Amino acid sequence: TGSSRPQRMLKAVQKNATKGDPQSVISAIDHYCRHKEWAMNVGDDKGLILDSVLTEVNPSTALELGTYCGYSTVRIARLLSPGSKLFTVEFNPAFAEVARQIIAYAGLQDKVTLVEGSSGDLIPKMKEQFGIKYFDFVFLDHWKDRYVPDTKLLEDCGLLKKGSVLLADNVICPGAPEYLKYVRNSPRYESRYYKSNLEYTKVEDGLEKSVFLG
Ligand SMILES: CCCNc1ncnc2c1ncn2[C@@H]1O[C@H](/C=C/CNC(=O)c2cc(-c3ccc(F)cc3)cc(O)c2O)[C@H](C)[C@H]1O
Ligand SMILES: [Mg+2]
Repeated sequence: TGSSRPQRMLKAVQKNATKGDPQSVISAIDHYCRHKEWAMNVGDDKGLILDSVLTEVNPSTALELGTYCGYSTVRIARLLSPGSKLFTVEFNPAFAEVARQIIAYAGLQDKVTLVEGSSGDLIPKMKEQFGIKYFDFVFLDHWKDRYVPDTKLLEDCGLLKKGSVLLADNVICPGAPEYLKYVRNSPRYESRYYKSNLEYTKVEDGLEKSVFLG
């Protein structure tokens, strides 16, 4: 059987990026997805917003839900301060395997722990299994109908503290209407929408940043 889209994306990284250079990995993926095959990475437009929010929060412990090929994993991990960690959750083994290789190619494997499995199963185990107290930053980019249940799970597991920041991709396209209602109507969050474009297109999309108030 032929290669998959993620495998072709990995090939493009190995061909066009410089080992150990995260920015070149990001550029290689963006170029491939813009000119060869579209893929559902957060992309370069929304990626700049992700970069600026991440830099502002400067998390010690970050969580990503939905690794896919590891594009946003590399974007986040490359900006972490020394000693800070990113946990990323992916339940599809084939995607996890490609992501591991892309993260390693960028030289960021020491900052990233890729946990294979479903967020619903793994979130309740984070404290005991990885000795995590809180997540200062959470990037939500998995199935859009799972944003609300997993946010509630993070709250119930005591993994958010006052000031923790949630950043959700695709709140317009494909859309996460229940999530927007949840964070915008809850007294426990201060929310703000960052308008942008759906990756590699002119279609509107955006990120919702929600600060947990405790
Ligand atoms: C029940 C398990 C939940 N827990 C889970 N636990 C662990 N891993 C999980 C869980 N749920 C999902 N995953 C993994 O995360 C990834 C899933 C990512 C999903 N992303 C989109 O669907 C999307 C679509 C478009 C789009 C826009 C316009 C179009 F025309 C077409 C597509 C754009 C975008 O930026 C998008 O992020 C990965 C594929 C999948 O294996
Ligand atoms: Mg997305």
